[in-house]
Amino acid sequence: MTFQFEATLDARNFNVSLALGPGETLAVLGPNGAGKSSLLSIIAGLLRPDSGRAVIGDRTLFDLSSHKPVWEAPHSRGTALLAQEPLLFPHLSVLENVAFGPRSKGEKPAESRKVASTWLAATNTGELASRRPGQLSGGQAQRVAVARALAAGPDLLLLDEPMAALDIHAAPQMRRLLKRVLEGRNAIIITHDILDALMLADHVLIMENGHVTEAGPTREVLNRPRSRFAAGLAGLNLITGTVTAEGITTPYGDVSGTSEGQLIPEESATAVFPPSAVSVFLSPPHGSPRNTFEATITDLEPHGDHIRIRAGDLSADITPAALADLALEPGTKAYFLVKATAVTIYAA
Ligand SMILES: Nc1ncnc2c1ncn2[C@@H]1O[C@H](COP(=O)(O)OP(=O)(O)OP(=O)(O)O)[C@@H](O)[C@H]1O
Repeated sequence: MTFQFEATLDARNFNVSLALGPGETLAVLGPNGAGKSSLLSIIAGLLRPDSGRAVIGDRTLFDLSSHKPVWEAPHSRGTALLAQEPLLFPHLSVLENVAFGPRSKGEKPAESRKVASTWLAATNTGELASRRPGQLSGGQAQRVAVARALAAGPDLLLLDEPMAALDIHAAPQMRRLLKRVLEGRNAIIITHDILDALMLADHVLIMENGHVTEAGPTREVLNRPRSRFAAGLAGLNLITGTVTAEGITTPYGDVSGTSEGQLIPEESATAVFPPSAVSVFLSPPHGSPRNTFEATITDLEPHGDHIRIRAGDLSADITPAALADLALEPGTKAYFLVKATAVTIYAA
C-alpha cells in the first residue's frame, strides 16, 4: 500500500509532505521541537492541521482541501501508534490488552484471543499472556505494546521513539523485534538514533523547524548529506560554499577536494569530510593555504579511542597523546587542516 501525506499547521510552523511506497519504512529524524511528534499525531488523527490531505492506498484519512472536509476519527484510520511508553491498559491481562484491537474491530472474543496469541508468540511474549502490565519489565511491556499495535492489523504503523525508554539491554532486543515485524510493512519511525534508521528504515526524512530539510534513501543521505543535521548524524563535517575553478569558497576559507558529479561555477556546493581526516595545529601549517581552517575550540569529548575536538560546527578526531602535546582546551585558537583527498565536494 502507498501512503501520501501533506499538511500545514501554522501554530506549530509545520509544513510537511511525504510519501511511502508499498511496504516502505521511513525513519524521521530531527532536533528537539522539529515537529516529529506533531507529524505522527496528525497522521493518527490526534492533532488537526489547518490544511492538507492524507491517503493510504485508496482510503482517505483526512482531506481538508476539498469544500467538504474529511476527517476520519483516530480509531477508524487503520493506523496504530506506538509511543515511547507502552501505555497498556493496567487492569487488563497482557492477552486481553493485545486482543483489544481485534475485539474493537468486531472480531469475536475467541478469535480475538487467537489473533492476540499469535502476536504474543511473534513478539516472544507468549509466556506473559496472563500477567498484568504492572508485572512486566519495561522491555517486556514495550514488546507487548508492539504485539498490541500489530494485532489491530494496521495499514500504517507509527512508532514514536520506541527504544527511547528502554535500557541498553532491552533496546537491542526491541530493535531486532522491530526489524522482523517492520519487514515489508508501511511504517514511520521517529528516532534519534542513526543505527535505528540504518537497520529499520529504507528511507529517512530529516525535519527541522517544522519543515523537511532532507529526504531520501538512508544510505544515500548519510553518504551525501545536504543538511548539517544529516552530516552530524553521519559523523561528517559539512561546509557549504560557492563553486570556483579550484574547489569551493566558503566562510571557513577555500576548500578543495574530489568532486562528485559536475560542479557549476558560481553555484553552491557542499564539501564533506570525516573528523578523522582533520589534523590540528596551534600555528598555521606552512605551504598549505587550502583546506586550512582557523578554529576556536569549543568542546572536547571522548570518541572511541580518540578525542573529538569541536570548533563550532567543525570537528576533528585526534589521539589522546596528540591532545596532551597540543594542550587544547575550550577557547584555544587552533588550525584545522584536512587533506584534499579526504574531501568530497558535490552540488548542494
Ligand atoms: N501541545 C502543544 N501545543 C502547542 N505547541 C506544541 C505542543 N506540542 C508541541 N508543540 C510545539 O510544536 C513544535 C513541534 O513539536 P514536536 O513535539 O512535534 O517536535 P518533536 O520533533 O517531536 O520534538 P522532540 O524530539 O523534542 O519530541 C514545537 O515548537 C513545540 O513547541
